Amino acid sequence: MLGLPAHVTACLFDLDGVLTQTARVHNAAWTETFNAFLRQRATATGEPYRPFDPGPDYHRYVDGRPRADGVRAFLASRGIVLPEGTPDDPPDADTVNGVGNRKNVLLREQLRTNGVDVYPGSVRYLKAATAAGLRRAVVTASANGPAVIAAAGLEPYLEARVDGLLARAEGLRGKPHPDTFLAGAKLLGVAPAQAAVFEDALAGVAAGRAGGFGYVVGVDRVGQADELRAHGADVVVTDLAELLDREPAGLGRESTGAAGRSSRLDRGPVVRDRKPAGRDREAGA
Ligand SMILES: O=P(O)(O)OC[C@H]1O[C@@H](O)[C@H](O)[C@@H](O)[C@@H]1O
Repeated sequence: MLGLPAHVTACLFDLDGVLTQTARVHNAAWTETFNAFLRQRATATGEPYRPFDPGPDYHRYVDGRPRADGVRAFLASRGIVLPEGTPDDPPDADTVNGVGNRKNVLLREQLRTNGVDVYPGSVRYLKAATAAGLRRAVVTASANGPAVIAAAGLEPYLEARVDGLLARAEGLRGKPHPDTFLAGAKLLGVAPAQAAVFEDALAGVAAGRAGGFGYVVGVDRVGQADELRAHGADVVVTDLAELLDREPAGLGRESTGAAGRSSRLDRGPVVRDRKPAGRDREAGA
């Protein structure tokens, strides 16, 4: 059903980059924050200034992860260790949390000024999943998740939400750990094997794989289909609407002329099933 294997009865959607076009807003805020930090540090230490790369640096170290985890992981990649601080550190504190809070000021400004754009194909998919009786939850690392969901008008289609605030309150580890997706499945009352994970982040598809979920859909918004597959996606699409007209997953066929393909990302064959070693896939229904 809806391009998913027959055993899937629930959908766990990531938010930023899957349902809403906010991954790029996060990325821009991180780029500005890290570059200001790195510039200042270069001046102080006399070391060369090497800016944050919104391509590989964002996707490897920051995308999909909780705010503080992203700061820590990126700075570690540059050999920089800051004191942890606490979540209520002021935005000018040179701590992991302070740097994260600087980015949050920029992000909120952007969201306030420009609002939130959805992906029309994702809204179509959400509506179809609702009509088909699939259970639906959103699972995001973002503490701004509730505001983004509300601004996007997606509340009516989502039965449960796991966000950065809940994760912190309950001590859930962020993606690539599977904890938040497992919490989403639990809220919907389904076993992980019955749930499909929809993710655009490398850390997110890895979390889907680590949690033993029934199907992992990689959503490729930036041309990283191979990396999504390598990190755990069973199938990669560039837009969720591609799944709407597909035969049930698990037939092992390739499809190229997918409906609703994003013209921005039109790069030839975009939907490929992957048969992961050691994973038993149903033949569809
Ligand atoms: O800073 P927030 O809003 O809590 O978001 C945490 C993370 O949320 C994820 O959804 C984004 O991919 C990351 O870029 C972001 O850092």
